[in-house]
Amino acid sequence: MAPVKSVCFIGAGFVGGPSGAVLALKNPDVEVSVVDLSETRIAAWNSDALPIYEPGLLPVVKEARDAEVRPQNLFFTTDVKGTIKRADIVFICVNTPTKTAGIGAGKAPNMAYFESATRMIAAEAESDTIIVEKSTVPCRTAANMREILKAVGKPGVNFEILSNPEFLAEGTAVADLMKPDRILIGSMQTPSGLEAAEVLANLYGSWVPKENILKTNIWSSELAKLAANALLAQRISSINALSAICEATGADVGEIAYAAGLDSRIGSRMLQASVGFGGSCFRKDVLNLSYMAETLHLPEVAAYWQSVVAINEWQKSRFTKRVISTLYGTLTGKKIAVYGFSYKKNTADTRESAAISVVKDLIAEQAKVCIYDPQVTKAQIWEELDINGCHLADVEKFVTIAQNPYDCASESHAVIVLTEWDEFSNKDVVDWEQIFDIMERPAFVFDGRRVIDAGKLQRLGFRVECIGRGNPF
Ligand SMILES: NC(=O)C1=CN([C@@H]2O[C@H](COP(=O)(O)OP(=O)(O)OC[C@H]3O[C@@H](n4cnc5c(N)ncnc54)[C@H](O)[C@@H]3O)[C@@H](O)[C@H]2O)C=CC1
Ligand SMILES: O=C(O)[C@H]1O[C@H](OP(=O)(O)OP(=O)(O)OC[C@H]2O[C@@H](n3ccc(=O)[nH]c3=O)[C@H](O)[C@@H]2O)[C@H](O)[C@@H](O)[C@@H]1O
Repeated sequence: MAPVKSVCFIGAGFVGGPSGAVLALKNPDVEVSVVDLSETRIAAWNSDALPIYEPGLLPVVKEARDAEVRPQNLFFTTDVKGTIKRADIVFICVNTPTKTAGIGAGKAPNMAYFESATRMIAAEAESDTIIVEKSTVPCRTAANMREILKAVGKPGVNFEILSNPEFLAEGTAVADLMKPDRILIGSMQTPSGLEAAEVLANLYGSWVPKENILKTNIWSSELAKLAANALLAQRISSINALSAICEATGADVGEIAYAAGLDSRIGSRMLQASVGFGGSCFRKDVLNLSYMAETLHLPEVAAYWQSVVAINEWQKSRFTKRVISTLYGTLTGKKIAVYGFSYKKNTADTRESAAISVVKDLIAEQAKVCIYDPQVTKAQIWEELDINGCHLADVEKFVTIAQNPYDCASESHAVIVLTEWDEFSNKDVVDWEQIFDIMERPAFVFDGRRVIDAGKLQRLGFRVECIGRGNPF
């Protein structure tokens, strides 16, 4: 096969942007274009105010995009069709959110954006093209793509479909892309399929060691992505289920996770008990897997995976109930300070953040909620709380946004930590002594992330309640 000259990423989101940037950085001879329908998103990618907050990303983008230290080979553009025409390889990185209406609503992925991208490639490609599924998709999506490509593609143009799921986590995207645990490439086990897999492996080979590039059949690769997210989410639901037992018995879930995690068969990662996992993918992908099992007439399997999501929902409401009962059964008129709104630290992404459910429950109790997050914008919080259409004066009767943790906590009855930003752990920036002075009495801290040094706060006079920690006496 001729050397790859031009590569296109469709979808300039959390995956397409950083993946395209790192591929461009590591393959200076390849022209990499990241395309999107959204003009504002592309304009932001072409500026220094990138559309996503991701540590270490701007220097990577600038090096490949700005032609200051080397020739430019990274381009962000809305010219989707023109870019497809030139590309030897097209990565589809569009969103595949959970369906909100119709058959499978609330469970099945909405494949409309993915199919529309496939159709666009079929219609525009003028020479043989490798199409890469990078979005997370149901197993056997490539079979549907093959039919569309055959029916819509130009005569004489051959397509090869590969599955190359993305495993990056937000907040560590650059590090994950630079040093991935593995690159998974699934292909049809035909000579042309295997050859296409080799072409893609060579692109990654410019920075990923060969032994970390895994080639499988295409269905395994598609399913492995859903499996990986389901297994990770399952670990969190497992430790969160144990956190409830800890609170009732006086055991400490941190000690449980540590003791269990030392068993090399279990391992220590993804065992941090929390107020519940969030993010755009865990819930979506577990439900996707569960729905697939349902459609394959495997109801027991579907119910098993569904329970991972059910425990997560329960964990969020369990946490809020603990806040309410500890605050003497009523939040009416009490100011509650919420620290953190993003679904995890080092990202401004709020999709499926546990904070959304918790804050909505607090509002339902007529609390006056004040939110502080170091990165999430006010507009983003309003949007997530679905209070966009309301008159601002009415909204601000029950939700306010603070610019710093002190204004947030001032005159509050409780501080609730919902995101594990480093500045909230008392080793770091927030001065908890000062916070104590400006709060009502008794001053409560509810730690939904286990980042607070509870002993130290108790010595300052706080009443502290942590996920997964009950009364040890
Ligand atoms: N966010 C994450 O950390 C990860 C996401 N994934 C998967 O990657 C996929 C993308 O996720 P995100 O990047 O988070 O989504 P996103 O919503 O941030 O970005 C998707 C982009 O695709 C664009 N788009 C949709 N249809 C298009 C079309 N026909 N032509 C051009 N652009 C189009 C949208 O405008 C949007 O900017 C999903 O399937 C997700 O499950 C996988 C690993 C990590
Ligand atoms: O497909 C995806 O989108 C990605 O989903 C997750 O990445 P991400 O959601 O960005 O972040 P994680 O670090 O996995 O955290 C997810 C949620 O679980 C929570 N979490 C994580 C770990 C833990 O031990 N406990 C816990 O509650 C986090 O706070 C966060 O709310 C996976 O980790 C990635 O491998 C995957 O590519």
